[in-house]
Amino acid sequence: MATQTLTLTAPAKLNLMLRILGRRADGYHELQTVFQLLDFGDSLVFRTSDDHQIHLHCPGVDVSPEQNLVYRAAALLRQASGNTALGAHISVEKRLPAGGGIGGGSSDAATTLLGLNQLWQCGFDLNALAELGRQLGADVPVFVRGHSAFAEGVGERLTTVSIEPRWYLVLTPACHVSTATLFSDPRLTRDSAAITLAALRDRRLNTHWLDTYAGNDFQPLVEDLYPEVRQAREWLAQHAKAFLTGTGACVFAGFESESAAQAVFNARPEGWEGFVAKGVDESLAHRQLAKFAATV
Ligand SMILES: C[C@](O)(CO)[C@H](O)COP(=O)(O)OP(=O)(O)OC[C@H]1O[C@@H](n2ccc(N)nc2=O)[C@H](O)[C@@H]1O
Ligand SMILES: Nc1ncnc2c1ncn2[C@@H]1O[C@H](COP(=O)(O)OP(=O)(O)OP(=O)(O)O)[C@@H](O)[C@H]1O
Repeated sequence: MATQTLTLTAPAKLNLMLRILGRRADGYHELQTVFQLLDFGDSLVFRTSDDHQIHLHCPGVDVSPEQNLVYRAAALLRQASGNTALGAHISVEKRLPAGGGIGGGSSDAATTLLGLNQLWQCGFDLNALAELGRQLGADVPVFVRGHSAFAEGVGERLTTVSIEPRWYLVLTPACHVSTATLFSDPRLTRDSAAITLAALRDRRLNTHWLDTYAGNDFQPLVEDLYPEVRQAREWLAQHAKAFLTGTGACVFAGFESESAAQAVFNARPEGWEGFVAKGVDESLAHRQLAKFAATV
């Protein structure tokens, strides 16, 4: 196989609303959430390798290479393909903080499945890749499918939605929240009412819909445990409606224009980190993949 190079963006996501409906017998939680993809993310470069090994360069992630979700996704895909001779060099430039609730690790994993499925010519369709992704984490399938979505079940039942485009200011407080620890905290509220499908109507979520259903059941608990998250969200709330994403630590607010989001970002207290990005219905990785596939 000739050596090929493919560069993909692993986009961030925001949970524009998140309700926890209950806990299943296996400990996992039933929830409802809206995944908004952003036009900002990590950058992954894939190259085929003849030595049958998976080589990973991913500075800035606090786990061993073998535990890195990129490596695990590559190994899982290779195993599913049945071809142990496949090899790759993967280089990751992290822009999304780990444990931030913006899906950095999950998006990297999904993008690896998409990228290597193309380079290795495995021929899996999106359903098969999403099923593999599910084994790596609840948030991986939405990135595999690559479209903004309303999610139910444990996060795997996805309904594609179209979300009124907005610009988001995301603040990334410097603390790492463990998703598993939060889900197992006895203080977590687990009895929110479900949104009915009728509320989704034509599957177009406009600002009115988002204003009606916004909110995140993790927010009170996370803010009690991590005062810096409350501080960031309360600061942002002086300028616009502000919420926690996922299990945090990131908080965000939506704006009608890039300049409005940027103006608030520029006014943030010294030393605070974050970024401004546009909400998009379609993942950048899918667009890049389609372009690449058209050239080979
Ligand atoms: C909170 C969200 O970020 C919303 O997007 C996701 O539901 C979490 O997705 P994720 O980070 O991919 O989570 P996973 O890596 O699959 O699971 C981490 C841990 O969170 C708990 N977990 C996760 C998802 C879910 N619906 N119920 C759970 O109870 C489980 O204890 C699990 O061991
Ligand atoms: N490539 C990777 N990038 C980031 N984190 C990784 C990666 N591989 C493994 N991890 C581990 O996975 C954990 C969770 O990563 P991730 O960024 O997906 O969580 P998150 O930001 O809380 O998002 P969410 O819970 O919304 O999926 C991190 O704490 C990190 O130790």
